Amino acid sequence: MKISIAQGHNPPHNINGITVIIDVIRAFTTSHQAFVGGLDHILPVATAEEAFALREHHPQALLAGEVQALPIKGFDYGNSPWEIANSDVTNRTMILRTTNGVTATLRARDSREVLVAALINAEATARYIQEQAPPSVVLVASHPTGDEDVACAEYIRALLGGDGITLEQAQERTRNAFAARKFFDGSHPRLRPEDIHMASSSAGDDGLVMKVSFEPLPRIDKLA
Ligand SMILES: O=C(O)[C@H](CS(=O)(=O)O)OP(=O)(O)O
Ligand SMILES: [Mg+2]
Repeated sequence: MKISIAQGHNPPHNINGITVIIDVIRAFTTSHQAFVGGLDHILPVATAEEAFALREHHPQALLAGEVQALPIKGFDYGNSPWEIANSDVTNRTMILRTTNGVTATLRARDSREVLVAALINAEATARYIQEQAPPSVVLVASHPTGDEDVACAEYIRALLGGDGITLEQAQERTRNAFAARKFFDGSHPRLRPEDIHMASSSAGDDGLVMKVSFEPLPRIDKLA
């Protein structure tokens, strides 16, 4: 199994392999928390305008996400795992807009299979990849310059038997990441330290694998 790490919003072609889009702060930590809370599925979109337009067709859908990390006016939630953990999303659909993880996911079509991951479900994701035994795995750290997603990629690579780091090292790099700072400086009431606590946590064996499909619309489902 060839394992490579890429970074940014434009995943490389991986037509015969599994591509994992990683977003620790916070998109796929938020997504995982939603599935833990009973969410049915996620519809990722590129812009807030697309989210509002899609809700016309899915009037019961919840809108979640951010622009420049801040909640979007008219959305139900920010891109906040803490807000989701403190809400009832049972059996709902979530339309999600975020800067890095969602953007990269929407551009990852040239792969046999696309997964989304964060530290919270790194072990479950690695276990699934080992079971599928693809010829190649591309781990995409979606933040173009941040360290948190690269650390998660290096941890998953280690879990797959390659070079990498420990969970504790990945957790430390997440807490110390540049993107984490704004959650501790009181810059905005809805940028809470709890989000980073959740982003640097691991569900271990209880993690959920999150898989992307693209037809008829991009959507993220948890694997049973
Ligand atoms: O909402 C977030 O935390 C981030 C924006 S930033 O990297 O913190 O500025 O968006 P995401 O797409 O979840 O990386
Ligand atoms: Mg991020």
